[in-house]
Amino acid sequence: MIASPPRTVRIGSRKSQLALVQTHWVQSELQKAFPGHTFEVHTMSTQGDKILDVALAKIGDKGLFTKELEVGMLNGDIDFAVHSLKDLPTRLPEGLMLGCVTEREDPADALVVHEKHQDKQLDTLPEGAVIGTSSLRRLAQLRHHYPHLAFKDVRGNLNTRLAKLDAGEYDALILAVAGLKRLGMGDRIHQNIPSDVSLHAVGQGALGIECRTEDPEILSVLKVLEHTPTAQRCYAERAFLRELEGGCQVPIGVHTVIEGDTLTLTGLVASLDGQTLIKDTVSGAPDTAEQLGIDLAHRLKEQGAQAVLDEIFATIQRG
Ligand SMILES: NCc1[nH]cc(CCC(=O)O)c1CC(=O)O
Repeated sequence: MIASPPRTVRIGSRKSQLALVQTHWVQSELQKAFPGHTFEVHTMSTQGDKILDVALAKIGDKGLFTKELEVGMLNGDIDFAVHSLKDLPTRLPEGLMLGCVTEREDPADALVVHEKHQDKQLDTLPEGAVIGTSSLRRLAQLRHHYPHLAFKDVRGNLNTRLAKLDAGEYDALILAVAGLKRLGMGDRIHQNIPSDVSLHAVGQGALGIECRTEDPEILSVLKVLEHTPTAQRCYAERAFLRELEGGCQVPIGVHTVIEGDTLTLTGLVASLDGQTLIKDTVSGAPDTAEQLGIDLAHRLKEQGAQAVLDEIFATIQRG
């Protein structure tokens, strides 16, 4: 038998600090598992990294943070790409697939406050306090529960956002717990936002590794990093979002748990003004995750979710 030759595997990544932390973790785990291969990181800028002065909701989300990496895979310049799963569209280009979902960090959102509000929580922030978020999902849910707060868009990487907060442009920010922890800034988390106040984004806190459909060797390499319970939860979440035809820039939130042999998926569609929240829950076997997501989407549509989404798409296009 002839041993397969050592192969150099090229990993694609965005250049942001968070993307690099995540990609270097994948690189080192795979290097340990496959000492005969060499894993190299190749960075690329995506559209989402370049356009920093326009609200995300207005640019849309069709692969804003992923397209250049996908072209790289299809060209053969890179072998796979590491993404924050929540930035990966639910429909992938022909020839590419979601090859691996890694173990999830805490998927919740976090409240990060200006130092003058150290003694406050979401419930006790004063009337008119300015909350920075670029996510319509966070905006709609927080507006619903805290109509006396003011909301303002914020863009840029984590350090830029935190600098704007500390400079007094905002009273507080809503950021993902996972991103803060991965960048060693867990000490800035002032409050974990409970799921009854705000459901998190689909795929939040997990990494999604995308690869070519016709590359079984790479796929088998990636599978060593797969975390089955996270993957099942995220397949349910992604099927729900796909069925609703929403991307990460629509007010759709989820929550999932696996207890014993049961996967429970809660999902929500919200109107931008926070007036209408349509929310429901389904449960079933974890290996039927995709069907659970589809079923929940249909239930929410029966309860009026489509009209809420149509109104949002119309508003964003007018904006
Ligand atoms: N949309 C930006 C983005 N994409 C992934 C994360 C980090 C959290 C994660 O891995 O889900 C963030 C930052 C944020 O939402 O605060």
